[in-house]
Amino acid sequence: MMNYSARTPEPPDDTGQGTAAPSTPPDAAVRASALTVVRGPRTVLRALDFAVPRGRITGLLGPSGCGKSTLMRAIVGTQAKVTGSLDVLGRPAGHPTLRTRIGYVTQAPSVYDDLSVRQNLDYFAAILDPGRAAADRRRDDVARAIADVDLTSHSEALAGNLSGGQRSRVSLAVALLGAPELLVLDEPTVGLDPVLRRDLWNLFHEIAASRGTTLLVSSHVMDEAERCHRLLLMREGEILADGTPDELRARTATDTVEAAFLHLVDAATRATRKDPATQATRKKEKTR
Ligand SMILES: Nc1ncnc2c1ncn2[C@@H]1O[C@H](COP(=O)(O)OP(=O)(O)OP(=O)(O)O)[C@@H](O)[C@H]1O
Repeated sequence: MMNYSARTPEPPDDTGQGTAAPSTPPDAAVRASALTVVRGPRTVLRALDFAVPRGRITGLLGPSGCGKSTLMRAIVGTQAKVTGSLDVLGRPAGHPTLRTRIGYVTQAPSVYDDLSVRQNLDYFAAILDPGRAAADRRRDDVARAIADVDLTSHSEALAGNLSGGQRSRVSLAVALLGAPELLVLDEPTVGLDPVLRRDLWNLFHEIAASRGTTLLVSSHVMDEAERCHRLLLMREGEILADGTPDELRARTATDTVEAAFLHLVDAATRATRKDPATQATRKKEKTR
């Protein structure tokens, strides 16, 4: 059993010396059982069972269209037609008390182009923590969130005049307001250059280590998987594998998470081909 309470800022080592057996997080921020989501005519998530450990970075990885965003939407409570059980920070997903405890960044940066960076943050801070009495706290919170994403020197710049990467960081700063216990980040590094990607991943580790925040980060870039404490590998609405990068490499006797993923995809494809019931369901859904 891995010790998930030990918080270290570094990503896991790359030795491949982990145990082959999957570990189960004892203290979960998110716990799902038989989680199923239907969108339109399609079952997009199929009976998922998994847990996301507290205070760690869990990577949600899989090809485009496998259901990563849908799963994140279910966790933050914005997805319809969710069945099964889904607990988030000890409450059912979507519970009103979770609103201020979760930070969520979608793939489209949610910033107002005609406001400056600081004004964007001020606006969202006022919604999160309203009232005159909270003005000092809001000012400190806004300054901290802007500094966290390294945009202090651009505080007064209009969001509409920022680069794509800078706008993404404004969105992340909004999600950091109020120091949420759970940060759900949907492909936060898409379109960023390698230096910014590295800096953002360092920031994620710093947030997890210094504040005990749980991060769930989606990506379809496999090299980012190596930076996570734990991984949920997805394919076609199912969890293909769940474990630390070391565990996944050891389980598949491979050297990289990418090779482990391909190994698991091939094994799952072979298993699907042999199962006529699964084949029939998939065929039916594709023709709808
Ligand atoms: N509004 C919708 N109605 C019906 N089906 C949808 C809807 N939105 C997404 N889907 C389908 O749900 C499946 C999962 O989509 P989702 O956006 O969760 O995937 P993803 O893994 O996040 O993809 P990407 O990496 O490209 O963002 C896809 O097959 C998609 O076509």
